[in-house]
Amino acid sequence: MKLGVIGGGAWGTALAQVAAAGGRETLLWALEAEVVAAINERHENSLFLAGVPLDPHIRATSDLGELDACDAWLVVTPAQHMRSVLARGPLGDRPLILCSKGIEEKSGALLHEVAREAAPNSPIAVLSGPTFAHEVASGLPTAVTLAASDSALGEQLRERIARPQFRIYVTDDIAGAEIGGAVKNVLAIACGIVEGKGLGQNARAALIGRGFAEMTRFGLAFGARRETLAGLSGLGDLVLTCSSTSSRNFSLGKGIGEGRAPAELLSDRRTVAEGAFTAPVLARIARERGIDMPIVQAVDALLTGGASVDTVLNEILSRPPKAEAL
Ligand SMILES: NC(=O)C1=CN([C@@H]2O[C@H](COP(=O)(O)OP(=O)(O)OC[C@H]3O[C@@H](n4cnc5c(N)ncnc54)[C@H](O)[C@@H]3O)[C@@H](O)[C@H]2O)C=CC1
Ligand SMILES: O=C(CO)COP(=O)(O)O
Repeated sequence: MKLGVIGGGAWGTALAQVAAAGGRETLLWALEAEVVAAINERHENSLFLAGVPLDPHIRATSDLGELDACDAWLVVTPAQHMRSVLARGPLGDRPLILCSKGIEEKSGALLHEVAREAAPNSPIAVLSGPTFAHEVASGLPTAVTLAASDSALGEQLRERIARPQFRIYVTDDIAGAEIGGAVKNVLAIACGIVEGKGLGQNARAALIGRGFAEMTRFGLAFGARRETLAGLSGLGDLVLTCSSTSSRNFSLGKGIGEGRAPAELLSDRRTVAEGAFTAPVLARIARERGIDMPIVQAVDALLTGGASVDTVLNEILSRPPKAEAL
């Protein structure tokens, strides 16, 4: 199975590295001409994944039409651009493996719903888990969830993509895999704020625990299964991104906690911190559906409502006591 990768950011490039392992030709579509040139000429993505030597079996292109030669696509654009990029591609009926993490802001759709509308004839799978791109691209081990409603497709993709260092667990819970990855980015911003504000390790762990309760409430309301939310794509990725400045979302939160303005931090960056786009739409859906998500609402208030960290913190800490159950 020849794999194409749509998106030449850090994660698309790392996935191309996995796909090319063992000498398998892999085609990567990138938006930026300089990324295409750097990969083809120097086997490096100096813009988004500098310092990692890439497999020479990866070839980059800026022509989406060339991806017609591939049997399946790993789709790795930022969540808000997935619909428009897919609309420009030669879709056909090839499987799409969605690897981005987010919710479409305008429509409130999960990414498999976006892909289903954009590519009605393509079977859809989702790949998600604790995967900092630079570690995966360097061959360090991790494990991920691959969700496909067609179990034969899930197995076929697992066989094609898995490596000893890239262990794949298969499920049919697409919504569960997507919701974990989308919600954890918002919670990572909150944990970064705790770090930047110097609130301590206890506060961060408490936030991970209560954040996971929010993720679970939201997931269950959308048909996700508890074991998926508690697995690699949910809790696994939540713990990773809430613990390290290697996470762009955590770093964004840290800057906010240190007193910098969210708009200034966001305008400075070339890389994507998906949580900043997911927070408003997630908060909106939670309000509409009556799902209690105080941490997500707090992040949204900071990012889009202009609230101060102290005000938001005060509100969170003065909530009435409640039972620990969901
Ligand atoms: N970096 C990581 O470690 C991981 C990232 N992801 C997810 O993968 C997705 C892509 O993130 P990264 O590869 O990290 O990106 P990145 O932050 O490294 O690079 C930004 C990407 O956005 C693209 N972009 C900017 N404007 C665009 C437009 N108008 N249309 C289409 N694309 C545009 C750029 O071409 C580039 O590929 C995100 O949803 C992210 O949450 C998932 C797992 C790990
Ligand atoms: O999703 C990721 C790791 O699994 C990457 O997290 P950030 O987007 O916060 O860097």
